[in-house]
Amino acid sequence: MTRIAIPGAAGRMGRNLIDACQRTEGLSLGAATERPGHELIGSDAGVVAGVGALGVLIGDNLEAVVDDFDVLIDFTAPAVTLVHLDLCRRHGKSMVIGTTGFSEEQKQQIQDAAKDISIVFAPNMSVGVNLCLKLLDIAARVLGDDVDIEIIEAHHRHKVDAPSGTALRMGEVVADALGRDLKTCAVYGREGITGARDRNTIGFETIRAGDIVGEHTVMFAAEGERVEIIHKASSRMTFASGAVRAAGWVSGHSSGLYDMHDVLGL
Ligand SMILES: NC(=O)C1=CN([C@@H]2O[C@H](COP(=O)(O)OP(=O)(O)OC[C@H]3O[C@@H](n4cnc5c(N)ncnc54)[C@H](O)[C@@H]3O)[C@@H](O)[C@H]2O)C=CC1
Ligand SMILES: O=C(O)C1=N[C@H](C(=O)O)C[C@H](O)C1
Repeated sequence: MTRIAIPGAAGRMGRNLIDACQRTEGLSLGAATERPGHELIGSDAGVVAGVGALGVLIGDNLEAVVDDFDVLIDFTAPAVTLVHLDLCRRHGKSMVIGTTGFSEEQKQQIQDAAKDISIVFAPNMSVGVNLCLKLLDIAARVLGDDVDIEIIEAHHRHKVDAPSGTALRMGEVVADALGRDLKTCAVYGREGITGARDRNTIGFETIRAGDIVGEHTVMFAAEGERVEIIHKASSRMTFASGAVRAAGWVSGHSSGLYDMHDVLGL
């Protein structure tokens, strides 16, 4: 049995992760935490997630429950995830990291820790999005430099990072396929007298509204035709199911940095 720790247990993803974890054979919830001062500290994690009591109370100190888990699934916030990364590295625990919004320096810290522990790190754990990443590589290679490429993403009003981690990964896949560097060819939103479009750029547009779970469209637009690759998530359970699958997978792997393509065998 692989024992899972879920920080951010009362969050949008935390509740779905607890649900997915207790439904998955071979996994059990070993620990759950929330930020110090959170109103649900001391509550049963299963009750908070709506799946009935699991006998695991939400704590505020991960170090205190370090002997109760083998794999930590982290969907919180960059600074919080990095504190957990340090703890997991010191105690030899595997990690699944779904948090987005890391800086380049913060991503380097995750890469460094993967010398000592096994980590699955992906901005989107859904099978559909990871399939789309494959399709995007093919589309970019076929359509090449003859199209304008725009990436449009929409998420709920509470999301704090933009563009989404998924949109950025989609941009990286397309840029790599075309031999471009996303750092120099990305254009984030447009306003005013922008001039005509430069075909070598990759544009990003962000929508934040209501309760949208997560939608991504990549447009390859030529004169006379347009190809769009679209993914729409209608439930967070699609991310949670992927994350618990990754947790089962990573517990059997030696140190290293992996992504969902490794987990799914894509
Ligand atoms: N990779 C993927 O498939 C997906 C990634 N995400 C990412 O996951 C992250 C979280 O998203 P949501 O669940 O929507 O956010 P949320 O804000 O609902 O949940 C985060 C939770 O972390 C808790 N937290 C803060 N500090 C903490 C601490 N020190 N210890 C323990 N818990 C702490 C917060 O109180 C909150 O409950 C975001 O970065 C989001 O972009 C979200 C969905 C899918
Ligand atoms: O914050 C979210 O909700 C999501 N974040 C991820 C991202 O930034 O790509 C994945 C998903 O789209 C939901």
